[in-house]
Amino acid sequence: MAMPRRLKRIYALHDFESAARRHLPKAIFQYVRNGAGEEFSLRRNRRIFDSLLLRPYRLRDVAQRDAGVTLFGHRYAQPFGIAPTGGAAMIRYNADRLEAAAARAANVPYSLSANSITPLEDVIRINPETWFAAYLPDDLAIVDGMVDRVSRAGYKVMVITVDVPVAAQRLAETRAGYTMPIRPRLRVAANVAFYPRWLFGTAGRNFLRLRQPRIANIRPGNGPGLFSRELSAVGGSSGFTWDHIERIRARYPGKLVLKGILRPEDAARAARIGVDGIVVSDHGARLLDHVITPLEAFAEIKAQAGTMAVMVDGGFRQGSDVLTALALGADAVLVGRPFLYASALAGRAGVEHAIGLLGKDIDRGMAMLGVSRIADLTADFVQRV
Ligand SMILES: Cc1cc2nc3c(=O)[nH]c(=O)nc-3n(C[C@H](O)[C@H](O)[C@H](O)COP(=O)(O)O)c2cc1C
Repeated sequence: MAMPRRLKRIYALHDFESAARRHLPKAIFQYVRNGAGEEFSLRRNRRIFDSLLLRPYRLRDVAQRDAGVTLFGHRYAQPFGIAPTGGAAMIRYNADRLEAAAARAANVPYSLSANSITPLEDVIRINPETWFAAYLPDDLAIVDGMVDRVSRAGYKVMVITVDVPVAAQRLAETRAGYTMPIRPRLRVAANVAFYPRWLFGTAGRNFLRLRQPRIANIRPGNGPGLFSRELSAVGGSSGFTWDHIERIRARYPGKLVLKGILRPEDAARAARIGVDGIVVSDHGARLLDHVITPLEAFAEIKAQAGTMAVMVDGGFRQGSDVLTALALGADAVLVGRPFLYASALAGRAGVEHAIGLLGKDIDRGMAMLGVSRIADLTADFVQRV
């Protein structure tokens, strides 16, 4: 299939952001792009790579290269996956389904966010390897009901996002008029009018098909509608604790992953209670400004992780970023925003293009570093400066 015209000048993951900016209403674009507070951590997630430099070997035979990794018993083609991102179907009609399909075709990990309007039962039919990323409240009946629903649907990996005790404040999206639950505002409507493709192609189609779209995956039964006040509670569950994790561990037969770990003590505790994996993550710097970046926290956490799979995310954009984390001991890297921009720009073809670009950059980087397999990447490849 010929490449859509919109993708012709997209050479790297960074290029998707400026291209998507032209296709999305301001409030929606800022919802994806922005970080918490003054965005100190958002910038630092990128700047951290300034102090981590790669040291290549020369004259090794790198003619055959394999970037594949095994996670939770499945062999993936790439050492990176698509991070869970809530509200994806607001950015592109059917984004949850098309991201799942693109990830399956490329054999990379894909996580469906609980904060989505597509029922989790539909998504796993498209991609049986989908991971489910849950936002759970402290109410035990809801927790048990959700765990059972996720197991029943056939999910083999459940990620619990543990870093959102209260709703975050992000200034750029707030200033641009983004609200959840949706509260129609004149100035937002005036801006949306400049984006008829989004208005009819994404928002319009969602409302036509679903009438009253609901967050489909935060309750065992029907979730709250996008205009409902109950939505303010999404993600924020300040009474959710380790006791809940232990209960979930006992109830969920699949692989359990905690996302949002930034302290070695928490990693050690997760390992002790039988968690299978963690994502060292600052949630893309969307929650707490001035929080430590995942790569700065990484080594200490890895040392306490035992046999758990350790993933990392936040600001990974090019092959060298991913290779750096793998050399420091990560089992895989997750990437968030670029896949949303890619789906906004060109749907499934955009997401496949993004996966392809990052995959090629990793492959090139491996050859340049003198490694044929991901397991060959060791900490001595990284020099801190
Ligand atoms: C628009 C948006 C929505 C997100 N929603 C969720 C979510 O529902 N659950 C979750 O665990 N993380 C969520 N995240 C965080 C991502 O999973 C991931 O940690 C982060 O995007 C990684 O940083 P990056 O975007 O710089 O790659 C979201 C991120 C973005 C940008």
